[in-house]
Amino acid sequence: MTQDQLKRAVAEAALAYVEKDEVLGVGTGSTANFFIDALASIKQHIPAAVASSKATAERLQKLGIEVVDLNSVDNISVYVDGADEVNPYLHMVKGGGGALTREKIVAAVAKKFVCIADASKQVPVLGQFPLPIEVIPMARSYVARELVKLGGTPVYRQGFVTDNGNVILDTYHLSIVNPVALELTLNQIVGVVTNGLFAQRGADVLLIGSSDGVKTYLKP
Ligand SMILES: O=C(CO)[C@H](O)[C@H](O)COP(=O)(O)O
Repeated sequence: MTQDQLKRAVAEAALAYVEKDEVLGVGTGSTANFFIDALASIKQHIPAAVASSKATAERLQKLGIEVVDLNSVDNISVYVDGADEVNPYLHMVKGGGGALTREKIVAAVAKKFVCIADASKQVPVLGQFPLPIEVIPMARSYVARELVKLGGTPVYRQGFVTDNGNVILDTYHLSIVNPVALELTLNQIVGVVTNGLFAQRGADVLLIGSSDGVKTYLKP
């Protein structure tokens, strides 16, 4: 099976986690896009969705699903999104598509986080994928120097501006043996808006698309 076929299979499997007549949170990226396309078959049961990016909002709206502002809802039953890496504890690296801040906000509100990914995203230890860090533009050089002090090698994502008007430092070589602690440490650097570690609030359910079918993992 191709990687896209695995993504499509796992996205379709995630439909089983969508709660009828509840507001749904929807992530960003190619796997999330397969999920949005799959939602067409059950859209009559989705009163509204909260999107984690402008791109996702547009795709949902094209399908005829109402997109609402997060401030207008009290809760989100389920949030479905992809990941760049996921470890056995269901901690993730996210933000390859640059939507990490809104993704983390929607994930924080959601009662359940369902991560959908193809098998290439499963890793024993996070950190091969460079960690995306969203930064206020004027703080870019300062934050980069602080990341170097932590052992990282930050690379400015040239020509990319987030939906929030900020920039991204893709950071290589960080030692992510304790994702929860590193997430907190990075949050304390002044000028950092969000880092791509989703460890304090990891996934509750992980669906992995593999050549043997879709496998389900629960948070240990
Ligand atoms: O965090 C993300 C976007 O900010 C995506 O979930 C992540 O990059 C995975 O993307 P894809 O499904 O295209 O591999």
